[in-house]
Amino acid sequence: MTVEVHSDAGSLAADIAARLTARVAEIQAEGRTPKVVLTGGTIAIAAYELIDADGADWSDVELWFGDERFVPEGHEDRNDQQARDAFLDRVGATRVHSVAGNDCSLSAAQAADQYAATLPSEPFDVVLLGVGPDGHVASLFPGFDQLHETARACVEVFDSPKPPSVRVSMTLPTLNHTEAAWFIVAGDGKADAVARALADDGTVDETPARGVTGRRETLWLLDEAAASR
Ligand SMILES: O=C1O[C@H](COP(=O)(O)O)[C@@H](O)[C@H](O)[C@H]1O
Repeated sequence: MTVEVHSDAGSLAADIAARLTARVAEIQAEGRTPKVVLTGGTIAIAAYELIDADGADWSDVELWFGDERFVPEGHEDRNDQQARDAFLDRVGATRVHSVAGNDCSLSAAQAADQYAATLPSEPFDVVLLGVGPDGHVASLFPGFDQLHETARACVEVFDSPKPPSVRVSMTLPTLNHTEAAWFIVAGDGKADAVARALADDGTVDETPARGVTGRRETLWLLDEAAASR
């Protein structure tokens, strides 16, 4: 595991944007199609806005979202819509796998299973993960049963402590099916969660971020405020 600390959120966002673009370009130079899981969240959107459209061929990247808010397609609360607005439309991404909206006549459970059917059998190349102040990743919240789901690749989540209340999330086995896991965290409101996630002891139930590691690389990209504890 590697931890890198940047002076502030702006330089962290710039580093995430450059690092993701470079990794995608590197994989494409090897003749492969990169498989990337995007996250929602404040620092992610700030990073997406800085992504260089010419730094990689974004039309040939398979993209998923670690979680989605179960609201209508195109809604401003959706992680995919925020990513589209921040960079996907601008860079010409076409291979974007999204969770159905709640306007598509599927239940949240059906949307989760339909989304699971889009997942690759090979590992992802990069899974990006924001971390909430409570230590949640994707939509896997402290104490929730979904943290222990092993039979399903994606699950529905009700009563999310953070609105919107209904969500669809990849499960921990799915998030762990990756070569690289990059946690991206900014702000002192996240400092306790980061400290708990990186402590020698603790549980996934208390701090869900403890439950994800990459096969080859687990990288924590922080600003000084998030790293302060
Ligand atoms: O609701 C969510 O929250 C987390 C973190 O968001 P932030 O605004 O506190 O940075 C995010 O990682 C997740 O994808 C999202 O659905």
